[in-house]
Amino acid sequence: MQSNTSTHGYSLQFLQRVWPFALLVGVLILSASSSLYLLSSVRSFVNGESLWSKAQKDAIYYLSRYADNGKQADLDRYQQALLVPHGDAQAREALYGEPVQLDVARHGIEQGQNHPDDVDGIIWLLRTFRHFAWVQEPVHYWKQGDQYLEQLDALAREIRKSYEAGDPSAASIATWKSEIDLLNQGATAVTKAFSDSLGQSSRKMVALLLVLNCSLALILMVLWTWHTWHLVQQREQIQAGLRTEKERAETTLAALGDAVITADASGVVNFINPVAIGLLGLQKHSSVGKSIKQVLQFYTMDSSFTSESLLTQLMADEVTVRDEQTHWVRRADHSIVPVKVMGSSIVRDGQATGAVFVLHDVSREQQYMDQLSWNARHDTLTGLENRSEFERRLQKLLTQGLHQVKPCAVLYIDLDQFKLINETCTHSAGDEMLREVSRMLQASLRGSDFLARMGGDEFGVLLENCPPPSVSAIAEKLRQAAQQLQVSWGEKSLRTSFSIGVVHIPGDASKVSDLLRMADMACCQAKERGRNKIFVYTPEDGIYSRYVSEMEWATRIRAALDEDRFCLYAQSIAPLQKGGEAGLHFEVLLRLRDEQGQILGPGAFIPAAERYGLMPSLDRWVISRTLQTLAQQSAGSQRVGTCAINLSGTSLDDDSLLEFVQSEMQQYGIAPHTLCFEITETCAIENLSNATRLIQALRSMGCRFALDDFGVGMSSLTYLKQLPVDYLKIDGGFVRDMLQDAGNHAMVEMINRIGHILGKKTVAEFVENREIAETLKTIGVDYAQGYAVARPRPMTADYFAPTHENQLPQWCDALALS
Ligand SMILES: Nc1nc2c(ncn2[C@@H]2O[C@H](COP(=O)(O)OP(=O)(O)OP(=O)(O)O)[C@@H](O)[C@H]2O)c(=O)[nH]1
Repeated sequence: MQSNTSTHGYSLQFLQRVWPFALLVGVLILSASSSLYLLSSVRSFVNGESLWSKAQKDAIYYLSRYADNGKQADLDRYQQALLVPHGDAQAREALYGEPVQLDVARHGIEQGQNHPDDVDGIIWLLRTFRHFAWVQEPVHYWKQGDQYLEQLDALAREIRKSYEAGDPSAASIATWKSEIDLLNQGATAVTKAFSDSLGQSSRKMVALLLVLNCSLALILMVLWTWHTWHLVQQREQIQAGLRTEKERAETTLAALGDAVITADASGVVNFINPVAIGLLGLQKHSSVGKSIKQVLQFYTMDSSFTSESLLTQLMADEVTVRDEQTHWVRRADHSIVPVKVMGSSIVRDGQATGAVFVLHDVSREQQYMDQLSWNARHDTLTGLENRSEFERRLQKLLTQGLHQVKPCAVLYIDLDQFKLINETCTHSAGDEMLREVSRMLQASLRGSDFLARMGGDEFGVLLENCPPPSVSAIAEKLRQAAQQLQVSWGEKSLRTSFSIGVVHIPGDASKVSDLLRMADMACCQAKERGRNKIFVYTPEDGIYSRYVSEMEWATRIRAALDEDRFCLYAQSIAPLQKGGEAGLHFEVLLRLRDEQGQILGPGAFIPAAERYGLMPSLDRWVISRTLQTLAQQSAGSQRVGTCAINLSGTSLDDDSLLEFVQSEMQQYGIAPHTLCFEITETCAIENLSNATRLIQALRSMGCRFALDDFGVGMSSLTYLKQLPVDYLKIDGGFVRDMLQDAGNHAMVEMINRIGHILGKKTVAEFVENREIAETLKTIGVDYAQGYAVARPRPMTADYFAPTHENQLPQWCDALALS
């Protein structure tokens, strides 16, 4: 069907191109044959005229002889001669008379001794051009000539009559002869004129036909030239269009990111784009003309998959072959490249005449996939395997039961105080430390040990076939190596230490999560025991049950928050020095009313809340409830001088805490200067930059800040200058037995002095008797908090009432005034 349509199209195009030439040739043939016919007719007419003229002469001659001798034979010859002009005259009358009598005319012309083949031409000429001067003029002389013949014939009749009547006189004969002479002269002149005119007409005709034919030829030549020029133009345009198309196609193919090779049906390469040249590592243009087998070689296990088989497949029946599989092609330098292959046959007139091969280089994708798969298994910072890979490896060990036949262990390593490096020397320094630690760990372990970064500053080591003494030796080696590790960071030298949790994998262990939890708990124990320690997990330690208990506690804390079973207590603080701030000073303390209504102190639930990330919620609850309680106090209540609220370390990382405190203060209309937030000294140092930022922000609002449990970490003195706090709360551990322990006494004195030097007020905790308070007063401590001053009491409206039992002991006032 398609081929019919295209044949029809081609015929149409052929006709469109050829018809002007056919027309041209037709016109030329018509013109030539018309001219020839006209000339032939003219020639016949001229011939007829000469016959006519000869017959006329003959008639005159024989009449002249007859006039001389009166012989019948001459009269007959005269009459015979006269038949020609008579026939001609008859034909003329039949043609120019009305109606036209063609048969009579034909007969007359034939009688004029014209060849029968010329008859039609003469008739056509006389009739067709009867109005033309070149015909009218000869005809005019012809008619004149006929008039002479009529006169001659009349003379002939007279001569005949005379001879029939007897011999005429010589005078009559002489008269006749002179009459014949006269007629001869007249007829000769007319005949000459007829002949001349006809000759002129025929010459004119020849000239005219020449001009006509030349003009026609010229016109046709011009037309032909124009048409040919037009065709050439069209051809040029088509060729230019084809060239443009070809260039466009080649540019497109060249610009394609994929390699393209085309081959003809016999497998000879006839096009190859630059990407293909680059991909296959070929010489430019060297591949065109080579066989596809030479140019495109697949490197595959499946020997049936070749460029030739692909070509055969495309030539046979399939128009397109798209293979989603990745194949490998061999480059000229024998290296291989992964590609996706697409083949397409080139079809012309329903026949496959070649094929296009498109190769999509998937090395990038392959690399990307490899990278993704690597990333899924590794930690990008250190290049070590990640937690999930560690778990997979441990699971494999448990599944294979290796731990049942050979001693195996897990080490859980956590860097000590790593946050400090981040905060004091930037995150990049932290990163560098992690990389160095990774290198050091790798270098210190045996080749068979498996090391992974578990996340943050935690690393895991899986020791296979490692008896407990070797495990301890390795752990100790690592601990010591960490201590010796020094990482240069600009001017600084960064140092660290490891807390290492060890779990000897028991033979009955089956769960990865249990083992990792045990290792983590062991590591926490190492931290709790002062860091830079190794703690080996044993079931007898009870840390696992503690862990389970903390998990239960986390659930109970969430339930208590939901059921509003937390409550606030307040413990009053007494000024010890003269001129101390007026008003009620107290610290807010959190308590939990358990399911049985029993009030529990923070020691029961805070560790679990810290481990399970519940502290920020508890802090917010405390802030909100405290501010609400303060707002509810009546005008008669005691004036609040300082309300101290504890903040946990995790809240320091809570970016939205500041906003929360602001909105709560606004909601309850609490003056900022009444609030003093307490953070423990260790929390503040561990989160130095966050702590500093939060302290500055809250102080700028008017709130105050206290460092709680101050003095526990002596390194904190270094950072004290950076922390813009208002109060130092001397750790109760120094205060409680300062009367018995001179060292603690000295510590209290020193902290108080340093605090005062730095412009901070001091508060002593754990003041359990009057004597301690008096000693503190002597030392210069500003405030005292403890059972001797006041026990914590529920922070209800009663607490604020100006009642007797709410007053501080009288000795406190006396002491302050002394
Ligand atoms: N530079 C850097 N820091 C990280 C990266 N991942 C986690 N951290 C930080 O590592 C710190 C881990 O802190 P913790 O282990 O909780 O605390 P620590 O300061 O090491 O204190 P202890 O573990 O109690 O001795 C956090 O401050 C994280 O923000 C990391 O890839 N690069």
